[in-house]
Amino acid sequence: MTTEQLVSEIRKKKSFLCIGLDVDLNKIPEHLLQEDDPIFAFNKAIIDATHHLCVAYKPNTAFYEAYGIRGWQALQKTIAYLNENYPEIFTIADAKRGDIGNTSTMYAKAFFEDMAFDSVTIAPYMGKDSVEPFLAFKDKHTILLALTSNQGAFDFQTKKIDENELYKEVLKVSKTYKNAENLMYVVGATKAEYLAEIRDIIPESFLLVPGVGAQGGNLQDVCKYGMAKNVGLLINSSRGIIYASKNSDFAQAAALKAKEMQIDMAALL
Ligand SMILES: O=C(O)c1cc(=O)[nH]c(=O)n1[C@@H]1O[C@H](COP(=O)(O)O)[C@@H](O)[C@H]1O
Repeated sequence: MTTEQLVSEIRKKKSFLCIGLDVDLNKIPEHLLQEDDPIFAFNKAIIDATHHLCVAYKPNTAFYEAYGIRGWQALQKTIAYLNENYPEIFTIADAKRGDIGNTSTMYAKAFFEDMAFDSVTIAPYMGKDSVEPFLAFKDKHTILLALTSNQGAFDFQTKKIDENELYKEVLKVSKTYKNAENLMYVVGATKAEYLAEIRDIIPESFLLVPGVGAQGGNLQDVCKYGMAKNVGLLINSSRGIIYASKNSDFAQAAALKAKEMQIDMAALL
């Protein structure tokens, strides 16, 4: 999917919501555990109930890898279901990969070719030759971790090297990579006060912003400092939406939570 298609979908739905499909078998309604594939059954119900309220879904691969081959199959079925039924939805494989060049190429093939995700999250630590293999894929997006939502972000990301904090170096240096137009960045909603300076460096790039809801980030603050002319924001909520209820009404409860966020977003556009 192109960035222009994503922006047009945001304008049409008046939503820049990304729903995180972080499925934990201990948290889903018990009746689904009788299904052949409980993870896919859960995802399908959530997607069918919420697709008109969001523009993106982000399965975090950890939640699938934890269940071995069954988990990986559920992930494949989920992305195939999205691509077949809701091609207008932007899909994010939250895998946080990145390795030497030839290995990165194989990761890119796994997520962009085999599973046909629109984007994948990547750790920038190994630098240019670990990121550029992902950028080589046309109309696919590489979402680089810049300033993450967790407390550990202060261990390295905000430390100065020469003049700049490390996360600013990530933004500045990655802009010089080949096919840099395919870059997006992760900035945690818990770090909204950093967004104005981030926008000085990358005025138009899309930001994936996790950390609202369960982690305490605030939608209004993120938009105040982070919204760009092309909106430029995908705000993710995982637990706050998908675990709104553990009963048979779980999908409707998720849709209600998503609707609340969509209404707040429409007011900010
Ligand atoms: O890359 C991410 O998506 C990510 C980056 C970050 O800085 N913080 C962060 O929480 N995430 C992911 O975003 C999701 C947040 O989930 P909730 O806190 O349940 O909304 C999880 O899948 C995290 O792994």
